[in-house]
Amino acid sequence: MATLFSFSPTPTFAYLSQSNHNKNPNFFSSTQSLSFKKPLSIKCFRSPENDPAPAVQKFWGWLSDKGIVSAKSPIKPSIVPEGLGLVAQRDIGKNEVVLEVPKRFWINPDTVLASEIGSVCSGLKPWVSVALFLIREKKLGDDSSWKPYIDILPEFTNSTIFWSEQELSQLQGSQLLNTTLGVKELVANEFAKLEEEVILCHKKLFPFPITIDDFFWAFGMLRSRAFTHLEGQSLVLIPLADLINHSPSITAEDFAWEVKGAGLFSRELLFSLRNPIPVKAGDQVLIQYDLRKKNAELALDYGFVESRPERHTYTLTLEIPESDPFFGDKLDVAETNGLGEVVYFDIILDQPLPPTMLPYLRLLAIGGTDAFILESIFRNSVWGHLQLPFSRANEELICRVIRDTCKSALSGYSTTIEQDEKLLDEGNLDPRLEIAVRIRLGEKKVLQQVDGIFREREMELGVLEYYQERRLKDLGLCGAQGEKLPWIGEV
Ligand SMILES: C[S@@+](CC[C@H](N)C(=O)[O-])C[C@H]1O[C@@H](n2cnc3c(N)ncnc32)[C@H](O)[C@@H]1O
Repeated sequence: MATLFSFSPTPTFAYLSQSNHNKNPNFFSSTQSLSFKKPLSIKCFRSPENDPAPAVQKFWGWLSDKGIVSAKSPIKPSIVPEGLGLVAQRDIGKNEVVLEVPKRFWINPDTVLASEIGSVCSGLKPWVSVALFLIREKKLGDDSSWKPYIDILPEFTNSTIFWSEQELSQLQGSQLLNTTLGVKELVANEFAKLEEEVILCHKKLFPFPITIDDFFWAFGMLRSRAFTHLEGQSLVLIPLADLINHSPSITAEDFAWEVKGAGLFSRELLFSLRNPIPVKAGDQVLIQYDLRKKNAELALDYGFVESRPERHTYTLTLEIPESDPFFGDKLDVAETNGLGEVVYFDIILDQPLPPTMLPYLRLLAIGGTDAFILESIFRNSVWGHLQLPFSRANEELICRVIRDTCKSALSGYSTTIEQDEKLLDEGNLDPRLEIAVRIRLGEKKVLQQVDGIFREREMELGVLEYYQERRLKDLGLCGAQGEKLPWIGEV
């Protein structure tokens, strides 16, 4: 039965596969809630010897010279617990525009194509070309026209892609560990290709060494700061706008930003950012990055997590094995009902199972005397029948396999739920350890919840109503309590 289905991580590589259909930027979306007890310290992002204050001053001067900001601007970049952020210069009302950045100051694949390295970047994936551009501008130092912006970028974030092996070991057994390792491998492969096909053959354009660490830095910057799918742009860095930090307690659904025309007589586009809640002078303007992201995605993209239950998920991957004697019929039923050979079910803490999970599980578990339901005459009705328990053997099988899988997944973590809760209660954890503890605790709670659901089901197997009884009732061949009427033989 081990091949009936499997749990496995499902990384969503927003830039890597371009499979992110979210029309929102990779990070900022609308809104949401929960208290993140200990904000990260600025030491986490920029090396202590590099005081960011002068760099921030220069960045501000650069933006002023370009006319993007002025003394009247409602916000100013400042040092805040999350690194750098945007601080209100005066009281700012809800929905007031706090900044506008014209398209000519955005960094996107078009910026790269129009640059000195454009001719060698045309065949690259959009994120790879922007990553290479960022690295080159950083290496150019004083010769880069983007220097004031590059200088305010952090050296790293707390994203799991920047964690040491020892830090990653705190995620042992978790789906996030697999996802992180998968992403790192993809980035490393992408770098090897880029090095061979572009960097090493154009020494004049890249006269300095470019290492895999540089590439991870650029990837981490894009992952945590780039807006994706913004008005047809695959990914865009918007200097100044990318200093906005996330607040878990902002939960309004409307977007905090828009792209609009610069005015009646201008064809230029502007990125415009609004303040989602009233803010007092001196406080930080914050937005909600994305209400739909799971904690694992927040940890991988930005290096923070939330404790709200909706952020805690576990992805159950179910698959119709090719070795199943009814593979073709099962696949047909699944596809007719909008599913496929492999289905990823995101199970959310404290929420019911996804509605199609039980019918899909029952479909996977069909075999033996139940297989008649896969015959073509039932094709239009089979999915309806699978919405309810089909046979005791079928329901028993799915309970057993799911419970075994939960137990096996739970045994892969190095700590228990109680140990993790104690660590969090004691507080004062290193930010990365706190992320690891919250992630593994959330995953384990979801697994425990799933195990509990199927444990209860297992106890009800004797009283559940199955297909044959429903059928007899429909035909009026059994009593209201499901008992067979004495004159009815086998149906
Ligand atoms: C778009 S950047 C915001 C600017 C950033 N703080 C900086 O110093 O450049 C996103 C990064 O800011 C930090 N950040 C934003 N909101 C945060 C929060 N609520 N808690 C912890 N870190 C946060 C994370 O490092 C994240 O990867």
